[in-house]
Amino acid sequence: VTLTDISQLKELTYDYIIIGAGNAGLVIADRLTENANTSVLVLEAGVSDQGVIPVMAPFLGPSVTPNTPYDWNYTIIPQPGLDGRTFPYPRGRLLGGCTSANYMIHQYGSTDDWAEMAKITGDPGWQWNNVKQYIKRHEKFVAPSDGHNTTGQFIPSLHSFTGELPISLPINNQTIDPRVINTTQQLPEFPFNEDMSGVDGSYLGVGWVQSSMDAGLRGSSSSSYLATSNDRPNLTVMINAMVTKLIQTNSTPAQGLKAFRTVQFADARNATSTTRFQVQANKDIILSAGSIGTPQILQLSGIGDPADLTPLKIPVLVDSPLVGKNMMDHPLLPNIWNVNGNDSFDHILRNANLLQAAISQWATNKTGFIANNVINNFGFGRLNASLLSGLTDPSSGPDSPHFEMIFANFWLNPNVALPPTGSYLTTLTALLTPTSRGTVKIQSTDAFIAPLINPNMLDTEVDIVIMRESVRAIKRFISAPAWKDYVISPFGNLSATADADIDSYVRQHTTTVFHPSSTASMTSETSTNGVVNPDFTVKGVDGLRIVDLSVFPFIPSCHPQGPLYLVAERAADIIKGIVSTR
Ligand SMILES: Cc1cc2nc3c(=O)[nH]c(=O)nc-3n(C[C@H](O)[C@H](O)[C@H](O)COP(=O)(O)OP(=O)(O)OC[C@H]3O[C@@H](n4cnc5c(N)ncnc54)[C@H](O)[C@@H]3O)c2cc1C
Repeated sequence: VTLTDISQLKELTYDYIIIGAGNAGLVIADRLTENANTSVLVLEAGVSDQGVIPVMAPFLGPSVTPNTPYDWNYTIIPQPGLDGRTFPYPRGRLLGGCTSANYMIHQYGSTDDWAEMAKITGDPGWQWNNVKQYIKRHEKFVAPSDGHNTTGQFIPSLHSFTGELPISLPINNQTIDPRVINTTQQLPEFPFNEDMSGVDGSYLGVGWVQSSMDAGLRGSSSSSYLATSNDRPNLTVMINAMVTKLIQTNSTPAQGLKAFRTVQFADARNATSTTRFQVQANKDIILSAGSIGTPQILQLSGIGDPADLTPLKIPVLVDSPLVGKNMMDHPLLPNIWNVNGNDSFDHILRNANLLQAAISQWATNKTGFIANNVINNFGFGRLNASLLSGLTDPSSGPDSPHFEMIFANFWLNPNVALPPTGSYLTTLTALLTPTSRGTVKIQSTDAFIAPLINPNMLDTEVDIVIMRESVRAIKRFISAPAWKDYVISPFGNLSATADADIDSYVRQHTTTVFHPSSTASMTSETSTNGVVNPDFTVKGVDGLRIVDLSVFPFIPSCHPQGPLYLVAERAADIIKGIVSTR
């Protein structure tokens, strides 16, 4: 059941309290309440996702954020590596969390990345050969709603058709699709890859996007996992509940650890009220507030780096210096081209009547381009070793990409509005192996005041080298015969060719793919160089686990919702005690 107000809450004690009804939180809630004897409360600061058209309609996903009631509306601090620029930093603030606000691209990461995770955590259970079993209960592959023949667009034998989250291929309606696919036949550097999910170990090459959607509707952790579990009497989800801190209980100190089993929260709709409420967990609190919310709540609770807490006069209850450190994100560069004709979506997107007609068509029968994701094709590549000479290869192995290429049939620049005239092709490139590290740090004891967020993008030489070479790679891609009669010219200083000029173009225009991670990173049980243990318990603490993207020791070199869904599935087994981490 989903409650909207504290007055509806009947019990104040639950076996588990999950903080954040997002990507990971709702997987854990669903799996734990499969046992009718286990009671779970989920506290979510945001609002409901029900009936919100931009959330439901796949193509409207980019309008769910920024600067909306469904977004935390964060802004990052000025970035030295990006010419001192700052920009919005979207995070979903509604049921489903970021899965209700994201661009729905679904992959599982490379075998090398999972091997690296197993190595860092000392838990062989993170090897891909083991993790991939969770696809069966996670994924429900569905035919695209236009009913087109999908032969050659994915490998059915790799996928599951019986899990929770609907995954689908694009509807064949973007005019650039054949040009992208033809390029893979014309340029050997960019081979076609028949299945871009990574289930078979690698997604290097170019191919069709798999998205979390079904029949013209977004698939989120709310529309899938929560929809399955919401009627269970042992699950209570409360929205509008802003967790303000965890309180040390010390009631069941195991091995001398401090226990945190009390959650304090406030009415999220009233930031100025000083009224606070408390609930208790019999077993564990599970923090799933995401890579920004999780370190913020830990720091507010006195779990963090003394250097961050002491200036705010927060008593240091657990000295955990890595809380809010080690932040990683994928920098994203929208490379834009002027193109011929009216086949791009731009003329529809700048005409309110045409756009409204398309939305009405979607509302009536879930067809048209609004029923599809914004992206149909993408690709992944590595730099030649010679381009990395003198630098350490930051990838986790030869099957892992350094950069991504995303093809959009319109002006897709999250921070710059569509110009009043012109047709555009956007070839976004993203750095997938960032070595720069940032921070999340509270600046107030008031939970309603956003923390200082510093992804510290492009702080290292290898990061800028890979971004530079991704620009060169995308230019080679667009030089294929497939684009000759379509692309007119690079937009703005995408025309740069010298290293220094490309670098300055990169620093001027790079933004985020919205993938902050690793701010409460998992390391082996004996390591102090992290925040959580392989069983998701917080080091030095009893009664508290973290399950969200913040625990990844490093950012996966792909779109992260898929890896996180699998991590959350395995975390649920670990919490239930079905699976051991040794
Ligand atoms: C615009 C956008 C586009 C993206 N596109 C893609 C994509 O195409 N493919 C992909 O794989 N990934 C994409 N991502 C990233 C991906 O969705 C996220 O990395 C992932 O879903 C994060 O999951 P999480 O469980 O860590 O956090 P979230 O899903 O963010 O869940 C955290 C939840 O905790 C709640 N919360 C936070 N603080 C508190 C508090 N104090 N009290 C109570 N509740 C709280 C939040 O409101 C939220 O519901 C995108 C993200 C964004 C924002």
